[in-house]
Amino acid sequence: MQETESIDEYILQHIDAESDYLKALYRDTHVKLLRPRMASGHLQGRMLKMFVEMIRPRQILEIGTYSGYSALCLAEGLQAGGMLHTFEINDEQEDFTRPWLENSPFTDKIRFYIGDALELVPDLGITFDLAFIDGDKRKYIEYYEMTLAHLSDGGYIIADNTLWDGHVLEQPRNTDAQTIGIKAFNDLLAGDERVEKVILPLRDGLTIIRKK
Ligand SMILES: C[S@@+](CC[C@H](N)C(=O)[O-])C[C@H]1O[C@@H](n2cnc3c(N)ncnc32)[C@H](O)[C@@H]1O
Repeated sequence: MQETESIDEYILQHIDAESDYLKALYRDTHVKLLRPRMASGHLQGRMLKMFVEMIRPRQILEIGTYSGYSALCLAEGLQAGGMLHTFEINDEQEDFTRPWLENSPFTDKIRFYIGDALELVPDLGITFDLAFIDGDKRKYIEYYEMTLAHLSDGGYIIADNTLWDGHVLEQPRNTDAQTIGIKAFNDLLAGDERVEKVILPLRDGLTIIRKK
């Protein structure tokens, strides 16, 4: 464990720093919100930005805004004219998150929606080039099918938490709907010929999916 912590520290000292704004958001998330571990942090945030710079999407979808940390990193990587559409189902989150998004340097590149992405996204009529799936672990298959239907050919999906702290190796209890959901998603993807996929063992597992 000691060794893992040292490597994590080493990595953070040798990659791009997060901005003071993101540092402050991360701190505020931990002070004011329940379940702050849900927020992306320094490493994952820099990686999301890098993915956006590599893929150069015009339209990005995010399912699960929470405090807005990953949204700001995705928006930071967007080229001029690009737009991030980020969805949060919990309306109690709005008072915290909206000011953080609107006071950021990337506010013009972000549309923040309160509501269920599964209901709202199909009505937008937008074709996305990149999607970040980070909502309710029980619904990953539903998010995936909905997103795939609104994704450009050659577009990418990044799904977070797909190793679920190693629980994917276990036989889940009937009541452990989140582990059951993630395992079902991983099993579906493994045999899905519509896409290419790799799993990165970063943080809690990130699956990178490319629509053929
Ligand atoms: C893990 S947190 C997101 C963390 C954030 N993406 C980050 O990396 O900083 C998951 C969020 O998804 C939201 N959520 C769950 N189901 C959703 C849905 N169907 N549509 C939109 N948001 C949803 C939850 O309320 C929660 O705030």
